[in-house]
This record gives sequence, C-alpha cells and structure tokens, in this order.
Amino acid sequence: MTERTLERVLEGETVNPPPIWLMRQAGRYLPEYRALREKAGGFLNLCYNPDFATEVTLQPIRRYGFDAAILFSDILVIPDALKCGVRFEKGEGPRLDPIEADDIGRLEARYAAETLDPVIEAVGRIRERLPGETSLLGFCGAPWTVATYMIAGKGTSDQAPARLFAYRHRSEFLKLLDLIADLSANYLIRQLKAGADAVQIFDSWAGVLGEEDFADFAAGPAARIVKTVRQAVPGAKIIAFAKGAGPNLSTYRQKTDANAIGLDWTVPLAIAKELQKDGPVQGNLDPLSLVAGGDLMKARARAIVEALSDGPMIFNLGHGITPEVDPETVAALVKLVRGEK
Ligand SMILES: Cc1c2[nH]c(c1CCC(=O)O)Cc1[nH]c(c(CCC(=O)O)c1C)Cc1[nH]c(c(CCC(=O)O)c1C)Cc1[nH]c(c(C)c1CCC(=O)O)C2
Repeated sequence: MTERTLERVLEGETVNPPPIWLMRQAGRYLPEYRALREKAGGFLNLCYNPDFATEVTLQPIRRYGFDAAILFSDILVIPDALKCGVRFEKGEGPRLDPIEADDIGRLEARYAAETLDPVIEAVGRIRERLPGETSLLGFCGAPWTVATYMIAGKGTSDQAPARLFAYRHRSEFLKLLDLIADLSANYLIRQLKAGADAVQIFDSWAGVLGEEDFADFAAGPAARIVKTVRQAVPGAKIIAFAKGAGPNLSTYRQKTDANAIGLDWTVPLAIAKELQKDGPVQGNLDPLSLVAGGDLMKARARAIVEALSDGPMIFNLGHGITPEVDPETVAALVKLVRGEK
C-alpha cells in the first residue's frame, strides 16, 4: 500500500491535511527557474535536457515540500514530435506551423517518438531523486487543447480557428483528435513505466466547447486516453482537468473514469462538494488570488479547505500559477493548507 498522500486520495481516501501541489509550480515566479532558463538558452532546451528538466522539477519541491512534483515539460512536445515547428519566443506564447485539413492524413508518418526520449529519461531521474513521500506526476495535453494550438499555430483567446475548422472538417478533425489521443496515451504509458506515480490530462480550452462538441472533443478523447493507459498499466491513477467545463463536469467524470477531476476557480464550492460525492476533486484557488496575496488569498484558500476536506481532495489552483506571484505567498499558502503556524 502506498503511503504517499496524493496517491491515497486518488484511491478515494480522505486525507487531512489534504495533499497540495500547484499547476505550473516550476516556472517563472521562481528566481532559480529564471536563472536556469537563461543558462539553457530557451524553453525547449530545458524540456529536452534531462539534467535541466530534473533540476527544474525538483526546485519547487526543495522550496515548499509539495506533496507532488510535476514533470517539467510541455503539452506541445507531442506536436513537436509531429514536426509542427514548435517554438517558444520570449515574451510571446508558443508558435507552430499551422496544419490544414489535407495534412491530417499524413501527420502520423511524421511522428518521431524518439523526440520524447529525453523527457522519459528525466522521469526516471526525477523519481530517483524525489523524497519517498513525494508523488511524481506525469502529464499530457488533452487532444482538444493540443489541436487548438496545431490549427491556429498559436494560442488564441477563444479558439475560433479550431472551432471553425472542426465545424468545416468534422471527420478530419475527429481523426486528428484520435491521433493525438493515441500518441498521448503512449506517451503517458512511457512516463508511468519510467517512474511517474500518476498522470494528469490538461484540457485548458475545454470551456469554449458547446455541449455536443464537449462530448466529442473533450470527454470522448480523454476517455480514450484513460482506457488505453489502463490497458497497458492496470490501475494507473489519472487526474483529468477540463478547465471551464462547468455543467459538463459530472458527465466528464463519468465518461472519462478518471480517478480525480480538476476544478477551475469558477466552480462554486457547493457544486465542488456535490462532485466530490462521486470521487476525488482537485482545485480550485484562483491563481490571481496568489498575486493579490495577504488576507484575500488566505480567506479564499481556507474556504476551499473547509468546504472540501471532509472528502477526498487535492489542494491546487484552478489553473497555472503566474509569473508575478511572490514565492513567499506560495510558502504562506502551503502552511495554511497544512494547518501550520
Ligand atoms: C496550454 C498549455 C501549455 N503548456 C501546458 C498547458 C496546459 C496547462 C495550462 O493551460 O497552463 C502545460 C505545462 N506547461 C509547463 C508545465 C510544467 C509543469 C508544471 O510546473 O506544471 C505544464 C504542465 C511548463 C511551461 N510551459 C511554458 C512555460 C513558460 C516558458 C518560459 O519559461 O518562458 C512553462 C514554465 C510555455 C507555454 N506552454 C504553453 C503555453 C500557452 C505557454 C506560454 C504561456 C506562458 O508563457 O506561461 C502550452
């Protein structure tokens, strides 16, 4: 039986105080991350160098002793392995060479699985170096979110290019989602076999989808990933995070059969409590409350712990931490969640 708190919660146990980790916990708010990024000379160099990726993953664990480390990588390594020309320019978001409907049939032949070898190597090294009580999380992007970047070639505010593409070329689009789902499932299987204790699927753009599209583009592909992963790794523990899924969250849990669902900060705590009756939940502090800090942050964090800690919960943000956050505020949050003075 595992003693690690995050894994116990994923098995349905209520643990007090709840385990805590933060999405994007390794990142630009940490001076030690910024220094290493400078040295590596680019974000993808960090991701594909096992020494750098290991070091960056461990940085927030040393500082805060989070209950889980999350592998340092990015969801766009899958399109990168598909030779979509992924690049990260400073001060801009990611850029890719946009794909057209005609490209989709030819994508799979371009896939270079070995692109991901250094990431898998990092997973093994990280697990060896982590304290025994700390879980290691692997992750991938959900097919819908990854596809939005592949189609637009960049992030957009409402994913209009991908939504329109899906309306115009539905069958090709569904093929694209299946392809990303299968490559992502294999990627997660490799991470789990290399030492990841659980994995998270990030669907950051699920919130722009209408009912039918949510079922076909978000819930369906996530369910496909979960099923494929569990066939290869029986009992694999999986967190599914569909940001902005709101009223779709209950069916998302049922359809995906994930061990836990992630909640963003717009999910009311009364609804989070209802969702928790069906299984573990993770979330859901507004990342901006960490920027505001002080009593506001404490009150909001306390409300989440009070509402959800009599059931299985993992404390987290409702989305990734932002660069403006003062590292001391994160220390204060961890203390508060753990009930330490
Ligand atoms: C949509 C998405 C991406 N990447 C990711 C998502 C899903 C979650 C989310 O919505 O935040 C996931 C991700 N990206 C990163 C991680 C590492 C692990 C962690 O600490 O959580 C994880 C889990 C590192 C990163 N990924 C990125 C950075 C910043 C790179 C830098 O140092 O400049 C980090 C630390 C770059 C990235 N990568 C991506 C974008 C849109 C950007 C630019 C935005 C930004 O600059 O914050 C794609």
